[in-house]
Amino acid sequence: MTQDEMKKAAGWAALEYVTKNSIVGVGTGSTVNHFIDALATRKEEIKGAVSSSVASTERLEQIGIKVFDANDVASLDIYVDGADEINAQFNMIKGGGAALTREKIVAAIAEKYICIVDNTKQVDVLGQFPLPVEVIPMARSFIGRELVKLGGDPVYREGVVTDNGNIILDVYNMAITDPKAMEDSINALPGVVTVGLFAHRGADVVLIGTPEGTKIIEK
Ligand SMILES: O=C[C@H](O)[C@H](O)[C@H](O)COP(=O)(O)O
Repeated sequence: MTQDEMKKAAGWAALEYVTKNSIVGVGTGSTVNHFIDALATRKEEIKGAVSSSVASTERLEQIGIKVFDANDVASLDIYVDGADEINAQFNMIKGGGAALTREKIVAAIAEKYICIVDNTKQVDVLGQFPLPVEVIPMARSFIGRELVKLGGDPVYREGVVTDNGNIILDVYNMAITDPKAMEDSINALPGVVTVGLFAHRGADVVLIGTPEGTKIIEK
């Protein structure tokens, strides 16, 4: 089974959590794109979606699913999204696709975060994947120096401007043994918009595509 086939299996398995007449929180990335394809088969049953990126909004609208502004909903039953890494405590690194800020917002609105991943995303310790940090452009150098003090090697993500008009620093060589503490430390830096550590708001259910089939793990 290829990695994309495992992503597809996880994405389609998430349909089980979609309820009738609901507004579904939708993340961003290649695994989520499979979920959106699956959601298309249920579009007559749901009210619509709240999206975490321009890219996902365009994909949802292309298949005829109404996209609501996050300000139009007080809560969501579920938020379905992938991850770049996920540990056994359901803490995640996200932001490989530069959508971390809006993803964190929509995830915060949702009751339940359904994480869809292939089995290559599972790690014991977060940090093998470079940690994305969304930064106000004027703070780029200052935040870079502060991230070095925290033990990382920050690299400016050339040519990328987020949907919110900010830049991304990818922090290499971090062994994040205390994700909540690291999330708090980076969030506290003036100029950081979002850090791609989803520890305070981790996943609630993880659907893992594997060569043997899709594994479901719930908190
Ligand atoms: O910014 C993008 C999101 O954090 C994605 O969830 C993450 O990068 C995983 O993407 P993919 O499903 O393409 O591996």
